[in-house]
Amino acid sequence: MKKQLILENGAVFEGVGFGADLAMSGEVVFNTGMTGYQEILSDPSYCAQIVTLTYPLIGNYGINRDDFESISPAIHGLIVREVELEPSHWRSEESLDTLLKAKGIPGLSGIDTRKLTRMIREIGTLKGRICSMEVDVNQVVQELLGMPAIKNQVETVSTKDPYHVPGKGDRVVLIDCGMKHGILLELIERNCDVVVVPYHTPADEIIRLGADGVLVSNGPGNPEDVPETIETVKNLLGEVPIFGICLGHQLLALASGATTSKLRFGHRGSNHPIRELATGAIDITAQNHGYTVDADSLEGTNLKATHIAVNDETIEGLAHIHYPAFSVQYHPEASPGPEDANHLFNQFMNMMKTTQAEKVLA
Ligand SMILES: NC(=O)CC[C@H](N)C(=O)O
Repeated sequence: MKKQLILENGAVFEGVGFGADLAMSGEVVFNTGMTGYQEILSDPSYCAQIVTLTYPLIGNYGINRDDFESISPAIHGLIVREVELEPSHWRSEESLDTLLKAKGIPGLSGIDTRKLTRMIREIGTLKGRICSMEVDVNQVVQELLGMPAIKNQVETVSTKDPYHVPGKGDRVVLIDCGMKHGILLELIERNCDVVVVPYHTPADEIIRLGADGVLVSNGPGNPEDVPETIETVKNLLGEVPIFGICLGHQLLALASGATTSKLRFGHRGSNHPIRELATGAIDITAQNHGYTVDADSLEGTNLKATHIAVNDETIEGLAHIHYPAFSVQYHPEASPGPEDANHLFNQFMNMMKTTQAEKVLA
């Protein structure tokens, strides 16, 4: 069935619908990864966004539950050049089309994804709607222009109740702002005793849980929209080792008095080089973010930049000068993408050990 993508600047892309037969709006962003469509569409950080994949053939290896980063995808649409309706892979359980139908997410294929991506790169991310051919385009444009920014994405995707994933090692309290399963798996692999808690859990509750360390997860939306988590991180600083990933990194910055702002079109892909400032070492990293920590806002805070993006020199890593706390804007768990930065989980484990040893000596 013919469907279209209408953008707030009046641009229209006509294509063929797949997935759910629904009209949905969202911020249109692009991801340049050549593989990993399952992890991308199920990453809760994309909540309420319409994701364009620049790799032209999507769906060819189907869908399997193990590669999912959350139980239910929170994206508002998927845009591809060509969708494969008959996947072929030994792990495939169903097709992308069937999954999107079941999850109520519209897909749009057959559009010029390069043209759309170039437009977003030039203008910045745009609000858009995937809808039928029957609508009045001008009216949809007006509705998109008047659409208020969504502010409750973290609440939508965070766990409603705490849960325990037992392990024999250190107790890590994982603040779930829209956590990718890959992060939990990295902690499980290191034998951590994990308690996953909702984004609004106060610091004293986390201390009461006996946290040896706190991991603040990735998550959707503007980091300024979760003052509860910023307050929690502020109160945890110096009390317990902290590791922030992506949104968690931005929240560590805000909790320390730095500021964040929105990038024109963000970083979303699996091949973003970052430089460690202390050594000059480069890691190729998976990224998915639209906001960044403002470099000039670090002055006067107790944070220092540890990593920067090679492409645009934005801040990619932070460390606290006095307390055991550090964070990265990229995804050390990959899922999908290169595993160059996986060592950061070991750094977190070592930080917990060192803090415990210091406590014994004190
Ligand atoms: N993956 C993430 O955690 C993204 C963080 C934040 N929502 C951003 O877009 O910048």
